[in-house]
Amino acid sequence: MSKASVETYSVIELPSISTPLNSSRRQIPTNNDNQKTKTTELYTAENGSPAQSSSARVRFLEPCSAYNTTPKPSTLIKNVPSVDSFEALSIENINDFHPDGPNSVSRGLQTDISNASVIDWVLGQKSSSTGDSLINGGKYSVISKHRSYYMFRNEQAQDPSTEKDRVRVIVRIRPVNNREMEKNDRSILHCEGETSILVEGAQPSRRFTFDSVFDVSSTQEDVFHYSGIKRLVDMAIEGYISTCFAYGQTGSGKTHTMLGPGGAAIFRMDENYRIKNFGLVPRAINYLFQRLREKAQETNTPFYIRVSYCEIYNEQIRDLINPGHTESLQVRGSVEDGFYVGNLFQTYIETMDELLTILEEGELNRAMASHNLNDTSSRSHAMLSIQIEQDIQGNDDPKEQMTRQGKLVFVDLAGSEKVKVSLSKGKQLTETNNINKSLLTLGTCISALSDPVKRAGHIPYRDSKLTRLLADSLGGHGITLMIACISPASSCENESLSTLRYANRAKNIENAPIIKTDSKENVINRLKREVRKLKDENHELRQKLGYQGNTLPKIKTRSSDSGSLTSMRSAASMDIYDSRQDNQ
Ligand SMILES: Nc1ncnc2c1ncn2[C@@H]1O[C@H](COP(=O)(O)OP(=O)(O)OP(=O)(O)O)[C@@H](O)[C@H]1O
Repeated sequence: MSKASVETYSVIELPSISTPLNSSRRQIPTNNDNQKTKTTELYTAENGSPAQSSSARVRFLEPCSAYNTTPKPSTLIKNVPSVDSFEALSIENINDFHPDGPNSVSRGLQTDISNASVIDWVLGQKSSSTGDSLINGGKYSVISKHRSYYMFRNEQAQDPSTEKDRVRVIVRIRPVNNREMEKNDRSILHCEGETSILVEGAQPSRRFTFDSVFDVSSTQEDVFHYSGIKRLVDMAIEGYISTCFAYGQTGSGKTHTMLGPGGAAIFRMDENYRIKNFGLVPRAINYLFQRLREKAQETNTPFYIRVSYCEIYNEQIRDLINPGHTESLQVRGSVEDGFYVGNLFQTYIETMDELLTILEEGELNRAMASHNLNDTSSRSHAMLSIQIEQDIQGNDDPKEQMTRQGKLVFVDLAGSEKVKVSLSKGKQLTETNNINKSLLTLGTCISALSDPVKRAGHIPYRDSKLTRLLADSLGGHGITLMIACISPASSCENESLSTLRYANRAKNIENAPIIKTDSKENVINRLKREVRKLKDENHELRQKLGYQGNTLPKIKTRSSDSGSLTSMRSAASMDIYDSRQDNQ
């Protein structure tokens, strides 16, 4: 288990604070928003109102799983001020007091923080893997404040330069489908609790443990609430690169889980159906916009959202927003940006509606086919990137203007398939071979990264476009959630076992997340270049179309339930580029 999965929070009551706490350091956001919420709730639940006596204030955090706790709205952590930090002056005899057994540590602490005395403090668990106490004095961060209550996090355990973040892996089992029922397939998967899965097929039984396991009865809402996706969204807002990718055999439920039943078809369903059946991506987008609104209010600084959507089809990268661009795009690499797709169309959007429209259109442009195992099989790996930018003060020099650039990436992988079962031929066979080849490279990278010896050696990211683009998510500087999808049918035993083995290895991959910032000047120069390029492209397109007018159609929003929506986003995108440039 990585250090990051053991989070330390303290709920501390401070007498009135006369001087504001100094802000000197960028914080890593909570590893566990649910735990944060739970702590606060624990605190209020017993007292009904914030406690008044210091002895009543000491609360130990439950060693709860971050992701298995539904976050409930907390009155205490709403509208928290910007994050501050302070240097704890002294912590003495940390091991003197173990009221809750060997994994808990508590001490009374008398110290002075900007004229405020900390009477008591509470801290979380010792790391169950290393046994280290996560409090050793040093740096603490205020992560939440309400009236006189503060919630502190141990900065040391969260140092971005040293902190590792393990890839989180969840498994979703889809129900047995009609095809499998007709073959009298039986279910060979048994969920044991919320994290363990037993495979009892023709091969010797095997048990696997993951961060969460979702059985056939789990709903789309369950997956959204308990998968850990909210943490990824929160981290992306804080400036990290968060990636969620779905992996599994063809027809195992990846697109169902990511988008909803039938993929793009869900956008043509009525609103009630969509609300119930929307998959993780639209739900996460909804959550993202909710959080952005709150954050923008808290920080009084706007966010800018830039979106791109591409697919890797037969080892060629195609733009899903701008399908007219028929040339294959290239993967480029730079020390600053890592691997990225060169010349990929990116568009600024302002509303959730625009983003959902892009998602729908991109999905409609995606390569699909029907084969023996899935009527609506995705024949490509699709990658939706949502770049979240916010202008901030420089870390060292507050006068310096920086832009924080977080990113939220959703990847719906094409499924591996056995040709003799899917009966793919001709064009589909070529697709299958390419899909299997890139997934094999992904598997090789996962295996290497999960092996402590091989990890230090060569990782073959460069062997496929998919692995190059996922390099930051696997063993790089991002934060990653892998959703392994499997069929419970006995006829899929080999494929399900293979998926579970890869997922099991992926659990051991550790990333070293970092916040990405760039100077505002660089961002403006880059934007200028992009605006110039877009203007040229726009001019060229207008000439080709013989278009004389000055106005282009505006984005059509999702005001009706029916039909696919087409839009001309480049015009709106240009407006936003221009206005942002003007503002800056
Ligand atoms: N959890 C689920 N509950 C109900 N139906 C599901 C579930 N998961 C998948 N299905 C259904 O199974 C079928 C195949 O799912 P889906 O298309 O999502 O598979 P996939 O893994 O994306 O396949 P491919 O790799 O071929 O694109 C779809 O009809 C889908 O709606």
